[in-house]
Amino acid sequence: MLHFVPNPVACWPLPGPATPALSVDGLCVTRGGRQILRQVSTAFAAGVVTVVVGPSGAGKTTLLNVLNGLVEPTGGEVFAHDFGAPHGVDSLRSSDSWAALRQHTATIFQDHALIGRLSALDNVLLAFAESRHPLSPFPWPRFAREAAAKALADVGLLDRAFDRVENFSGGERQRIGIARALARGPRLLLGDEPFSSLDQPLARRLGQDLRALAVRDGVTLVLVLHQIALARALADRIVGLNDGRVVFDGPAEIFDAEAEASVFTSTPNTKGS
Ligand SMILES: Nc1ncnc2c1ncn2[C@@H]1O[C@H](COP(=O)(O)OP(=O)(O)OP(=O)(O)O)[C@@H](O)[C@H]1O
Repeated sequence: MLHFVPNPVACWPLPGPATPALSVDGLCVTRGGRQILRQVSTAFAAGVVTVVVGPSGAGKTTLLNVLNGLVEPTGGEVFAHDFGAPHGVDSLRSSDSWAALRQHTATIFQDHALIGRLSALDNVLLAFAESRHPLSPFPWPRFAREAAAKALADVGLLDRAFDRVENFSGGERQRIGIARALARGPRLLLGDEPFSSLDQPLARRLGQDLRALAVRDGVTLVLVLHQIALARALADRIVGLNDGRVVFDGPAEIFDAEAEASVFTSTPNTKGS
């Protein structure tokens, strides 16, 4: 299902000169006889912040989980254009292709996905689990320790690096989850409600930090957000889902009240580019 395309193909209108890093075409996901994603086609560009919005149950998390390989589509295709994999057409449908994409991908999960009895630092270090067995008695490599410490500093928690995660608040845990996602310097960063446990000013500040990182380092950033004001503030591009269909796909500037209503109404009504 995953296709590496050596030359970027502009298959969907993206802001400015952007070309897609990742795109999906006619994506369908069916679970238990129910269609969760219906013919979803869109694209995500490097250095561009795409925010996915929509009512509860619209399929936002499912779309994100297709992009990080956790959910296998029942139909349609996923194309990776810009992850340095020199794959030919023959290898495009292999699990190796997904593994190559995953090497460059990090996800900030809604439930944080942390281990409570481990310290904040050890949780962030799990981002480097392939470089050392988590139960190994030997220290983590220096590059991993430095990257993990920097990521904790970036979210303002370096002074609590050795505290157990079970002693942190929900918002602090969310920041540790963000640090773990950032530690490896991903080229595709996916966030499923990454700021839901944070107060508004902190959500906005961390959101702007992620946005600055995406623009500076050319990271493909895809966020699922419930807070529409925050979505407008952070997004270059908004993808609106309703009942598994794309009902809005366009620049954040044209996501006006009418467009918002079309996404959150029960009768999908396509608008945008
Ligand atoms: N494995 C599954 N089996 C059956 N139904 C599923 C499965 N996973 C998700 N669903 C259903 O698919 C629909 C979309 O789920 P999804 O989590 O993608 O929506 P969402 O837009 O992220 O919702 P929310 O904003 O509430 O998190 C929901 O109705 C959910 O119950």
